Amino acid sequence: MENESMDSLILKLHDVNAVKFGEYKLKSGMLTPIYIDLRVLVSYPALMNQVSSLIYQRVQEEGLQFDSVCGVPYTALPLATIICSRHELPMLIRRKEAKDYGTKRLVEGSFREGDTCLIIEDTVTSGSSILETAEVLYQGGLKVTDAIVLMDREQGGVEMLASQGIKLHPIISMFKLLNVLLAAERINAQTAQSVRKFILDNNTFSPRKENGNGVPAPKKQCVEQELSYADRAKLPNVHPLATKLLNIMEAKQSNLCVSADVTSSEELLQLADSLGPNICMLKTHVDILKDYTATFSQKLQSLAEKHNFLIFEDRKFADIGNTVKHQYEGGLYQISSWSHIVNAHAVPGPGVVKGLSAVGKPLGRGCLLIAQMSSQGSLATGEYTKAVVRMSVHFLSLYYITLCVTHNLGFGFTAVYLCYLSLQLNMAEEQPDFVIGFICGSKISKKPEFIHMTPGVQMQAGGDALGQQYATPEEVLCNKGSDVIIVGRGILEAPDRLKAAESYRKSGWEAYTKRLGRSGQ
Ligand SMILES: O=c1ccn([C@@H]2O[C@H](COP(=O)(O)O)[C@@H](O)[C@H]2O)c(=O)[nH]1
Repeated sequence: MENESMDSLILKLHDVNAVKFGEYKLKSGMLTPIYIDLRVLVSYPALMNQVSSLIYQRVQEEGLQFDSVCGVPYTALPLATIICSRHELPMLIRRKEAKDYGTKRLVEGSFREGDTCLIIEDTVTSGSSILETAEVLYQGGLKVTDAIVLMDREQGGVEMLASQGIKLHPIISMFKLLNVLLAAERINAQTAQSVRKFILDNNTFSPRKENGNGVPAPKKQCVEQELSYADRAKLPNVHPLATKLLNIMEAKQSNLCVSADVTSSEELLQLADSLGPNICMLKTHVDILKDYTATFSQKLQSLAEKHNFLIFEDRKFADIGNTVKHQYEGGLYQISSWSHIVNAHAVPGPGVVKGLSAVGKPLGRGCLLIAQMSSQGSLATGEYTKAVVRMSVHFLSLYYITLCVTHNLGFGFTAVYLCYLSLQLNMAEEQPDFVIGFICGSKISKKPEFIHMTPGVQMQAGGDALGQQYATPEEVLCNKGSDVIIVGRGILEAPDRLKAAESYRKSGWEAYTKRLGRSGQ
């Protein structure tokens, strides 16, 4: 379905009060801040027809094969009836209770043993209603392989039904609904965020902890238990910008940085506005814009404030301190005036950070050192990567000393650090509080103060024709222990960028929660 018509349907559902915000009880007894009440549809025939057409369209798109259709009673019953009547499909009715007279059947309609029945449902939370209907159909000798649902609350229904051999095809997802209502100013950012948090915190599906033979399933390989983003934000010696980023990530449940590699300012601003609610950071290559103006950077800053994300100009500074100072502050782009974060190669030595810091530190900016690259054959590996980490640890140590001295705290610690620096590193002149982390493929420093950001991420591992190499969000965040995924073409080249961004956000957050061991699964 076209994005526009999906958006207009969501707004119509909101108009007729089929989407309610407040405190409601679900079938399971769980209290929810959002309630989808599609029972009201029967009073709006045009909307009823629109929804039915949409469901049938999805059936065709998926190429589903079946002998009959059954709507889950009661709300989906009229939907199934309209579809079956309009397209002359055989329909079955599942009774909630058997009659105590006549045929006493639980499934009404004609069918043969072994026939396949397609289930239609209005809203799914855990998937239990669909499963109940499927179980009644199984008792009658029918098979169920697929189900279609208009509204998926994204609380584990897809996974639960998949574990029972039923593929669920959702049409509208909860996160899509929230994004459309937010963009249309039907709800505010706080409401959207609290509903998102509720949905993510209340996944109803727990896969069996064992395989069919009672043997425990192998544990997914993840890095060791560690601090959450929120806990790391509270550490005493974290750079304020890293604190801000970690807090944004926790609040928006997003570790997604979109790489906005487009060549027109208008398109970039449009991306920032539409994907803003889903991301913690927007990465730019300002020098690929064909029409950069100072107004563009002002508008980008306003959008970063509006949607609460940081801007990262991927400038990859790599010259002597004096030159990078000019490149960062001046020229056409005046990067330091609008970008919260920049990055630098460590090849020139500490001078590059010192030069950048002279400009960025007074403005509260931060810098990521490029310790590894995602491209095939990169030379930033092994000893080079370790040297970059050592350089960053040095900068962090200096920051810690500054904190101790300025707050007149822990003089003993300060002395020990000073000795360590002068003996081991002998670079005590550098500016301290500027390096906030790394561009890397995996976690390369155990210091929780540092942010690890990884480019080369797509839903499927692979690469492009020019040497880019991709790993999945799960691999990067859960197995490799990085903090932020940077995704460019995985989103930019998707037919629906917003939908793609949302699914990267969701995968990224799930991989992170799995790593922390606090997932509902
Ligand atoms: O090692 C690196 C460092 C930076 N990048 C940048 O990230 C994006 C990736 O874009 P995709 O479309 O997702 O491949 C791009 O801006 C690169 O310049 C990187 O890929 N690898």
